[in-house]
Amino acid sequence: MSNPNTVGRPTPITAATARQRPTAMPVHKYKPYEAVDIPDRTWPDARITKAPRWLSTDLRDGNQALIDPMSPVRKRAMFDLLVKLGYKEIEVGFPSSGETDFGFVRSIIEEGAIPEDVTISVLTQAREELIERTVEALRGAPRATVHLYNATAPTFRRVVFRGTKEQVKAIAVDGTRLVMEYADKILGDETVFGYQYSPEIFTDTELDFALEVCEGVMDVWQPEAGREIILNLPATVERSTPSTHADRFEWMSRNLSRREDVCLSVHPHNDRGTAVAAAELAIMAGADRIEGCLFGQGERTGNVDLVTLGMNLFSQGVDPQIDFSEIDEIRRTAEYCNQMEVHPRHPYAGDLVYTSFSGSHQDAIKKGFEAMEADAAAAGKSVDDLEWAVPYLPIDPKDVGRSYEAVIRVNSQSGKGGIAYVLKNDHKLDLPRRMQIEFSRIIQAKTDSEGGEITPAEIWSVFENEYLPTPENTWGRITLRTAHTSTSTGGGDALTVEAVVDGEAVTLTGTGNGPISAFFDALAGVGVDARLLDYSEHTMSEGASAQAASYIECAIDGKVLWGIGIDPNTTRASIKAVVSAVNRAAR
Ligand SMILES: CC(=O)SCCNC(=O)CCNC(=O)[C@H](O)C(C)(C)COP(=O)(O)OP(=O)(O)OC[C@H]1O[C@@H](n2cnc3c(N)ncnc32)[C@H](O)[C@@H]1OP(=O)(O)O
Ligand SMILES: CC(C)C(=O)C(=O)O
Repeated sequence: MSNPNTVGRPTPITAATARQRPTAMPVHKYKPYEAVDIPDRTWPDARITKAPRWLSTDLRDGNQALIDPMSPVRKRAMFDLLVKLGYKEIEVGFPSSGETDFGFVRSIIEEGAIPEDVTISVLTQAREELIERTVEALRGAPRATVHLYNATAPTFRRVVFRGTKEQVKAIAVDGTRLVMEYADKILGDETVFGYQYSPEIFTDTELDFALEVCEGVMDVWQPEAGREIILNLPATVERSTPSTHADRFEWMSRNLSRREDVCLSVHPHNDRGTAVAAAELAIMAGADRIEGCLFGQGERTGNVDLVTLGMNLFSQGVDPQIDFSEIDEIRRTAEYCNQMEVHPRHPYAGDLVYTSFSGSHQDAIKKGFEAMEADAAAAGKSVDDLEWAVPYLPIDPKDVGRSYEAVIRVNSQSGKGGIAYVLKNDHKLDLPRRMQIEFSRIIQAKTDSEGGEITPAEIWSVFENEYLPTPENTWGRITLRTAHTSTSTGGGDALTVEAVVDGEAVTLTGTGNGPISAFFDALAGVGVDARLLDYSEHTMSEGASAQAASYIECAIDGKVLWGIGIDPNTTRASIKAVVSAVNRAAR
């Protein structure tokens, strides 16, 4: 990921460099993917109504993609995380690769770290010495699966194995037989033993040949009730649209024999950036199980992202069977294990994914929160019991352990709604609409001149400085002293206020049809020509010591502007609001 401190300026395109550019990309080097002849496909109408089986391959496929593969300590942290989240099938390594993976598998078995309901799995090539070593690593495991693979696609048959279809099929079939023999010899009855086969590069393999190899493998394993086989069809390199991938799955699912004893598994990589869609559509097309990694860790552009897939289900009201309620803890652990940062725009887990900077989004979010609160109050329910309906937020950030603080952040793209949200959320001030507009212009001037983000603390400091005189922050013509008296008579209100006006202590007196108009009358006595345009107030908290906030829009000496007053006494809050406006007018 780019480090913002080192993101440089692009190389300028000059007339000379522009001339050196090719006029076209070398498209002749590539060919389109093949469509599948399955006009009666059913997957487009399918709905995903329950979680698939999940297998995490963070410790195998994810690990083999790291610059610095996980140490035993990092592997263990990942394993414990996966168990804690609820993954029941975990590929824990490639034991024949070397001591680190072999030793790790031994350690979790010998230390009893594998819960009863978790099955570990290990990958091997179809080579006898590797198979023996792989099965040896599993000695004493309560439940384990050996996962055998060989590439079946034409280029691999020609280039890697330099063999015919029959020979490549034989690698899979003979390998399966060897796995069974070594499992019998080494594991005996001590382990509930399972088997998985992957025709690697399924995406480029002719469908009828992939089927033929899988059938050959099944003829050896002999799946039946209580003895399933996992057939995992990997998009080792993602090659087509997710729809074609789904067609291929529907074709395999329809044509495989012994289908009820086959667990059909999908293993997408993300070369075209559509791995999540490929996995979801494969499930719609009949797959039962998904293999992937947390946050899409994996070779090249990654394995399919298990967090996004699980959260996609959650956001549709389907229980993913995985606990994502502390998403930042999951992210931190994965970052530690992989020594790789999760992108700030990662769906559901990125730093910025619940944050809006732009004005219209912030406005809608603020209104959405308010509407949910109003709906909950009207229904006599808690907000948490309502269907989530806040615009621009696909899920409630609270459900993954995020606070609402980061939901709205303010910069030059923001409008009044976002700023008002911050004041309401952090300071319980519910500014009237025209005052929001007035204050947002003040903030906009600051963000335009200084650039960057303005934090909630800075927004508050600007607000205080603009509207709320404090002992440290006195400005304007009028400073209120503590005393005021207000008496109501049949004919209206009489008001007396102790204040300092233009540096002199004075007693202001006035009458009117309410305390605010009485105060305007008193101000006229010291030469302030003020007229009330709008007024609103609200309490800021509950209880006897509750503060009230008053907002007053006035025309003062030809200027229209707002003031605010905060005080436990509502009359005094209004007087303060008028003083705030008068002082702003005099600035
Ligand atoms: C798509 C995937 O992610 S598949 C998983 C890939 N992961 C890994 O490879 C990680 C762990 N692997 C390793 O540490 C090493 O590859 C080892 C230790 C297992 C084997 O190492 P080596 O013996 O040096 O073999 P190497 O890795 O170079 O494999 C190449 C040989 O295996 C053969 N081979 C490759 N895949 C397979 C397979 N699935 N089944 C049988 N043979 C295979 C190749 O044809 C080649 O044979 P050749 O030497 O006769 O031409
Ligand atoms: C071994 C298989 C499942 C694999 O990792 C892949 O093809 O990507």
